[in-house]
Amino acid sequence: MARVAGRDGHGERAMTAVLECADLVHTYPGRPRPVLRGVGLSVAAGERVALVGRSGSGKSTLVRALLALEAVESGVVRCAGRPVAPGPVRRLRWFRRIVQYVPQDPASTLDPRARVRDIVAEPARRLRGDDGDTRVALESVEIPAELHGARVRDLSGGQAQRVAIARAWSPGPQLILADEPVSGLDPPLRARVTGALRTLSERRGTALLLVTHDLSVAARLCDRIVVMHDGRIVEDRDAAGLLAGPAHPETRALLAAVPRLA
Ligand SMILES: Nc1ncnc2c1ncn2[C@@H]1O[C@H](COP(=O)(O)OP(=O)(O)OP(=O)(O)O)[C@@H](O)[C@H]1O
Repeated sequence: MARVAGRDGHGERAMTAVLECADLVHTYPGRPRPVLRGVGLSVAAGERVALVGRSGSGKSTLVRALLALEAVESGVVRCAGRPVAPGPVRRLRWFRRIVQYVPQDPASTLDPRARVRDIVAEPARRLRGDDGDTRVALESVEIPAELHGARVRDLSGGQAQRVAIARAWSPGPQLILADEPVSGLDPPLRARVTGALRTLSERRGTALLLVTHDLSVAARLCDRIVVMHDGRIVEDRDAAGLLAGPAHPETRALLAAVPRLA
């Protein structure tokens, strides 16, 4: 059980975090300074949380630690109360059932020859031995039925991005962690991909942890915003409160870079 801020922003209440970390510290070999300097973060069931920060603030390193892809110097990551650390695939299967990942630029990480419906079904086949909610997932992200049998190489960038989101949702995870899911897309596609994430999250109450350097995406999609700066979390509040009255200079600087929200 972890104490995490209530979704409604009214103080703290006890609930089990789907994914949390405490006191994470990490220094890359040969680098003089740690990139994570005592990071603690918690995402409760059904919450949509944005992790924002400028380039180099440590977001991707934190994500890799949260996904048990990077062994950190010290600190702990827990999923549903159970410690998680990098290890053999079979030992992490329980964790991958709960937490799924949408990588940055999925179009380049999906096998271009694979068919859309197989790509989406693959995690569920591996983790559960069935096809998961492949059809519902593809419908929810607005991939038309005639494309379900198409090959990944025939998709546009925005379609591939939505397929990657459907793939993460299909096996029924409790949390989807998406790393810059709309970077590199033009504004109409950004809105579409953001909408797809929202639809899927609402459909099953799937929690989201969304990494972005764009506060406007965070504002549209998330109930809570966590600001990372220089390896630390400097602000962690309900989105509306943070946007209306940013407390930390780094949050103010990020807000100032988004004219429409400032
Ligand atoms: N494998 C690595 N080896 C050495 N240094 C690294 C490695 N990966 C990241 N870094 C450095 O750690 C710091 C934090 O990088 P990280 O990618 O975690 O930040 P970020 O906030 O995700 O940035 P971006 O938004 O550009 O992806 C940067 O200074 C980066 O150069």
